[in-house]
Amino acid sequence: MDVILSNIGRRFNREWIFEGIDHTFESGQSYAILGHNGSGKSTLLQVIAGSLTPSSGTIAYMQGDTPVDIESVYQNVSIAAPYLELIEEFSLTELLDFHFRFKRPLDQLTTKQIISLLGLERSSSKPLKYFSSGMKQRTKLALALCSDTSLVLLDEPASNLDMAGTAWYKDIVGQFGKGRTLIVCSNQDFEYDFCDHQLKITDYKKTQ
Ligand SMILES: Nc1ncnc2c1ncn2[C@@H]1O[C@H](COP(=O)(O)OP(=O)(O)OP(=O)(O)O)[C@@H](O)[C@H]1O
Repeated sequence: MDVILSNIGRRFNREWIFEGIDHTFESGQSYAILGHNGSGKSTLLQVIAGSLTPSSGTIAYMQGDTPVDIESVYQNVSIAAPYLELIEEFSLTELLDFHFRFKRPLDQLTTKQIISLLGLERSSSKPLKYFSSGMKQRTKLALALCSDTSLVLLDEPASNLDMAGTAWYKDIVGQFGKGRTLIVCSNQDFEYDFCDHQLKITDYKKTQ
């Protein structure tokens, strides 16, 4: 799916976080949105996801030559982000079964295969509230990358991951991120060094 931003801006109260973003995120390409803490990366990602309305400008979604209706966009988007919570009462198996009632799994992956991909076979019956922060982060990334969506948004994908977890992230993003529109928000280069394009949020700060 292509995402076309035209003169996009967002403010909170009287503070403009960014403005004047003209950018097309093209299908099959990977992008890094870069900027220091508090610069507006997550805000832009939520605008792209369609979960936050822009304060100015327009956003359009296209599948080939066909516009995607804003109400249908969510079916084509998966997102992993620190501020999105997992359902803590569910076990891993229950969470995956629940999630894939709403989104199709990529390549007809089964719950068992995804648990194996996560390397969490021994924790499949454990409630998520007892998962470590790294185990939760792996789970979020697997939910996003293993869903059959054409737009994948990853905010700080390596947060809470140790070296082995980071290697696992690189592996899974290499395996499942291809051929989709992939956008990574980050300020650590090892999280996005494979991306084809970069967009610096600081280029869109209001100058006054
Ligand atoms: N709901 C909100 N109401 C008011 N201000 C907000 C709101 N959400 C974000 N902001 C402000 O917008 C700015 C950008 O925040 P954002 O979380 O997008 O930055 P970020 O680049 O993702 O930061 P980080 O790297 O720390 O995650 C910050 O100044 C933040 O305080």
